Amino acid sequence: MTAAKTGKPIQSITIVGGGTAGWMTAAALSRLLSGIPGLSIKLIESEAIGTVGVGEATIPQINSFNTLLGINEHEFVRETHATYKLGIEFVDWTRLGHSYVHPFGSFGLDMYGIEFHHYWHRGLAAGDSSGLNDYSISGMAGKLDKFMHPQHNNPKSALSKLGYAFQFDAGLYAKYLRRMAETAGVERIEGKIVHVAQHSDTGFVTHVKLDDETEIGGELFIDCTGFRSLLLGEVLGVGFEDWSKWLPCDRAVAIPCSLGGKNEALTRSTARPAGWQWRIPLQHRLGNGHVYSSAHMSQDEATDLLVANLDGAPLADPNHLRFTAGYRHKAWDKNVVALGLSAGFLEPLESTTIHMVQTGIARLMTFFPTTDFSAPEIAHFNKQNVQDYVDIRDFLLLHYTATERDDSEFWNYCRNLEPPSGLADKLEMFRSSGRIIREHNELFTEASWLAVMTGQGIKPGGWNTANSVIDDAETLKRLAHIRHVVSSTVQQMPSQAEFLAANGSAIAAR
Ligand SMILES: Cc1cc2nc3c(=O)[nH]c(=O)nc-3n(C[C@H](O)[C@H](O)[C@H](O)COP(=O)(O)OP(=O)(O)OC[C@H]3O[C@@H](n4cnc5c(N)ncnc54)[C@H](O)[C@@H]3O)c2cc1C
Repeated sequence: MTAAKTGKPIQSITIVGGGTAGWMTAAALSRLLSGIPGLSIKLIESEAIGTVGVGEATIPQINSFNTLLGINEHEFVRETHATYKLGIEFVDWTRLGHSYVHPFGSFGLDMYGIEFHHYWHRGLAAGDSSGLNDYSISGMAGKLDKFMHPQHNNPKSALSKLGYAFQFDAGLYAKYLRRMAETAGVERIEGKIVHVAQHSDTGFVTHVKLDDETEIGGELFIDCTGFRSLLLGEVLGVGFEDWSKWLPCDRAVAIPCSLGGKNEALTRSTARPAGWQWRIPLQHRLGNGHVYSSAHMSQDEATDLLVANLDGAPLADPNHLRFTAGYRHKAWDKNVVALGLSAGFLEPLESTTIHMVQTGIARLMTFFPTTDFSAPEIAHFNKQNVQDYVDIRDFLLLHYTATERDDSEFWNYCRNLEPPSGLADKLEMFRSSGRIIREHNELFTEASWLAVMTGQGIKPGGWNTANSVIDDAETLKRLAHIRHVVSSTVQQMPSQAEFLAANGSAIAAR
């Protein structure tokens, strides 16, 4: 019998960067790799450089990350001043004056093995006039700012269909994770990296040098340096795939403000003439930002538009950010793995970037290297990573291309974009038969595609006629019953404020 070819275990990991990505990585690796004897994990960050300081809305998958880290949800919510998020409300995206919700969780009830929306579409043709959100427990509760936990182990309950995520203060989140990571033994080093040294033969990074001359080595380096991509982009020279042609927004301005306006357990995205504005309710303030295309709007115009549309008083000066949509061709090269903005960025329309950090960490665990750094495994890691970006890009593009808006040059550009093949296939299938195709375990579910295709005004070409096991009259009766169950369940749910107070996770009366 021959021994498995596994190489030597990694003994030292150096994480470069202490933004959300750096501390998520530190907290996760210190817990998940605690079984490797003698493993040292260091994190270098520079207060002088700082972090992007935005990134406050998440998607439900963050619950798996928190569970993996053994995080107590109520403590986490309190410490990060978080609120519960049940979906995203899109205002003025389809046309001015129109809005819809992309809720988490799922819609209605699948029957006889056929997805719910085929019954809904049939019902509409038979005279029903209900909206899709009437069948979503998350969507309805989100609009009314209500919350309670889902009951996944009770499939008969409408609450089994509820999905939720969080909206939190990015700075407090990084601090919370930092405490966890340091308690688990991660060593934090303050300093600015001024030089990165490589092995003369292999090109592997051997150590980094700080501005005080300290040298820090490592066998595995995690690049969490944000948009700069110091190790992967600058030192290893890994190229960037520029997707601005698909996603032309390349700037953002962010301004937090005091609480105000209507309480909803939803992130709101309002389309503007050259981009869109986010509104993220936290317990103590609102996070706001305006994402825009600099080819279509100046920084001053974008800032004025944001300031004019705040629901409360500004709490800080505008934070201006620049970015390019796209990704690094390889997120892992030699002994450097990039996580977070250093690996790529697609605008935060569906709150996917923190999720990409989480996915990167999970994927790193799956392909965790030994000192051999196996090339086929690294290639696989990179292939899967690129596919994630493609999937997310297509979903984001759906919002931009399926619009009736023709009131600005920006919207005319977006409306006329030729969809890439994956998105084109999905649109064609839905337009011809009402079917939704989801491949290779892509991030967004059928329910998400249904919500946004419907919300953006795409009409299904029909429905799956295998649902004719019940007739039209019975279909209408069942649809009415589902709506009744959803709305009566939502009526009985506590308000978000009551839920937070009852669980000791409120920071103050809201
Ligand atoms: C406008 C905008 C809105 C966003 N909204 C959302 C959202 O709602 N939801 C979501 O999921 N994501 C969102 N994101 C993404 C989210 O902000 C990032 O995914 C997240 O903050 C991770 O950033 P990061 O840690 O990769 O980079 P950064 O926060 O930039 O951190 C970089 C770190 O590297 C360090 N560093 C850099 N160079 C050096 C050096 N030479 N020496 C030492 N240290 C160095 C810095 O000090 C810092 O600690 C948004 C992003 C933008 C731009």
